[in-house]
Amino acid sequence: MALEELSEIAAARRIQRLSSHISPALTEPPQLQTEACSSRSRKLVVNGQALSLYMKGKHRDIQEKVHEFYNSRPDLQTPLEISKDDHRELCMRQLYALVREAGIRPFRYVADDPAKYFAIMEAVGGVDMSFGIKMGVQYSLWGGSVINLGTKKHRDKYFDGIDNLDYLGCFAMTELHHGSNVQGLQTTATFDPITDEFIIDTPHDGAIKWWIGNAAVHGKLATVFARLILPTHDTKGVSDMGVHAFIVPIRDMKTHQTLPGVEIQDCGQKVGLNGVDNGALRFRSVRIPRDNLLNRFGDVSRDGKYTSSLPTINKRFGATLGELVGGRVALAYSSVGVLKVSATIAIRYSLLRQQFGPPKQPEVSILDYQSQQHKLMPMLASTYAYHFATVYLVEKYSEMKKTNDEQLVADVHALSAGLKSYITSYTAKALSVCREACGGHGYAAVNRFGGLRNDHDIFQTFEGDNTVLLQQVAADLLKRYKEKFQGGTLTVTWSYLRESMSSYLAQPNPVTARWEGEDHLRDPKFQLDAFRYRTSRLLQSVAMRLKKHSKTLGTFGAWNRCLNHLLTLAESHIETVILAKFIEAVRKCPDPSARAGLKLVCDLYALDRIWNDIGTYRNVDYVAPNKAKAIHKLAEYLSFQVRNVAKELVDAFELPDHVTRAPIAMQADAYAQYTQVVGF
Ligand SMILES: Cc1cc2nc3c(=O)[nH]c(=O)nc-3n(C[C@H](O)[C@H](O)[C@H](O)COP(=O)(O)OP(=O)(O)OC[C@H]3O[C@@H](n4cnc5c(N)ncnc54)[C@H](O)[C@@H]3O)c2cc1C
Repeated sequence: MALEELSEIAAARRIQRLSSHISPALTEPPQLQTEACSSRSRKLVVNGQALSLYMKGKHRDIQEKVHEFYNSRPDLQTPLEISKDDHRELCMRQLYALVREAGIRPFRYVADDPAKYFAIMEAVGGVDMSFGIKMGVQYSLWGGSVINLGTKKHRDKYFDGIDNLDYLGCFAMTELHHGSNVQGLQTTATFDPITDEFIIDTPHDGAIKWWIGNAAVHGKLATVFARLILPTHDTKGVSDMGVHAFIVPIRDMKTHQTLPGVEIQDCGQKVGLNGVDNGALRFRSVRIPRDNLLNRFGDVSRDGKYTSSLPTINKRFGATLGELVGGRVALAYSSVGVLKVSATIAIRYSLLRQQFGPPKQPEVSILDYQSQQHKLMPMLASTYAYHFATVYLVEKYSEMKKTNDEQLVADVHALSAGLKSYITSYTAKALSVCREACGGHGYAAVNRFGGLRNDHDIFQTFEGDNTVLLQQVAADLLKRYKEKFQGGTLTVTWSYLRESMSSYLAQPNPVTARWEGEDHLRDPKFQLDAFRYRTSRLLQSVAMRLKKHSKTLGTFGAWNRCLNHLLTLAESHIETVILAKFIEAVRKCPDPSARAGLKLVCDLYALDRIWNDIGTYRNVDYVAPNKAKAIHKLAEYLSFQVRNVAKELVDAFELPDHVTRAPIAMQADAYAQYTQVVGF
């Protein structure tokens, strides 16, 4: 790249950065921007009602029912200041009320209608995120493990008690020494053929089950993940069959006393989610009947023989963990819900708030500043992008649950890992941006960013650490890449690699690399090609690097040497899938005015991402300097256009004031409501 080309990009970046630091009064007044842009197009009109109708999931009714129920019950609303212990009790009461008073029974949907279950979870999380997670522990984790890893006998015995909350339970996988590395778990379940029981043991303190939701106070039973140890008649005396799941009672059903051999401690105050009672469990020779092995993927007979339809420990382990992807789908979906709330608060307030203005003229709304648009408009576009991506994920997950199709299982596994990590990482950062975008008032707890940020932060870690999950996406891509060259098939989400790989192998076209017209840059084909090109290139190059390094470093060392490259690949792929789904959603939108609004945010999402990674495109001359500049200018202009319809776009999320709850974001008399809250 020529030096002057590089400096042009750097200058553009500098201007972009500087514009957020210099006094707003010195920047170009908003009306000038309007004039500058008016020659390009008229102001877009978005039919908000048609857009919200299109966005509305088929389970919107049950979400409204949840919100209305808790809105009518001040005794079930979480106050701003509450102790850990009171919060835990309140969350428990919130959950009992959902099931026993509002008559909503989420458990039956876990298997039969997952889309409805995820919709309930999002709505419940909107009441209090601790409540959402408490519900998730009970139904997706504890309940899900029983119905997905167990067989009919377990379903018959436990379903009703889990559903009606008589059997409050835990999902006890993580240990003090092992979280992400589940295969390294140390808790043991040794079969005793004389009594026909398993003996559950914590062999050392590193194997204490840690962070277990529902364990500190409310849980009566737990699905405990432990190594299955069988006696053998050889010299070794025992055989380790790998990690399996067992139902272990931890407290007495009637007295709620901790059972003999079980020791429970409280994990204590957390950074957020203090309504969830996370605890630690230690087992000393706790005996459970053989029937308590969740035996869908592996069983032990009365005489101690092991049987399984799956041939290896690795396959059984994969199948066991594969059944747990529902939790990741729930987190990705709920994270978009948090992002919607947060972006809505920040944007509604930014429309209301006025600071500075041209001399002798009224002050302007802070959303008229280019810097504020830069902070919030790509975020609004991303929220729409993630909405459609997670709707797609839920559809695929539901289909997978019905069909058990092998390819779909693999596809959903990688997609849920990728979307969970990509979206939760984005939302975690966005929450800080929103706080800062609302200035001092964003720091008041009542305006919610602090609470949302603290509660949501751990979404990046539980149900699989994001960095670890992205590696699963990269590994999956590499596997498919290898299969492609061996003539294998590619599943729907990955099929683009077939076409783009051949175009990658050709040099970028020097003519199209210079095209800079708005029509071209807003053409979905250009955008998708650019995303796909980047992913294909990353895939091809990392595959070569891994091959090279594995000769000297071995597989593990080579993987680590290329780790950042692999993570970039995974993120690039997920961004590509998100864009493809967004483009499809725009195309399918029946109302022309709503479609135009969606097309605008879709273009902003695509161009903002390309600009963020412009160095990569420039390095290989996929984009010439003039085109890079045009992309930057257009992304800024689109942010400005989105600002003009920002109200309609956030209104289409249909988040009423009793859901957003931040006084600064109320749709009427926000300042008055805010002053009232502090006592005026
Ligand atoms: C509030 C809360 C609730 C929870 N609830 C439950 C529950 O109900 N049941 C349950 O079983 N567990 C639960 N957990 C545990 C949770 O699932 C684990 O914390 C999570 O799986 C991450 O494991 P870890 O904490 O051991 O992190 P680690 O694996 O130790 O990760 C620490 C850091 O190391 C990095 N790292 C680790 N491995 C790699 C690698 N291969 N490559 C690159 N980087 C790596 C990670 O990216 C991370 O930055 C909960 C945790 C919390 C905090």
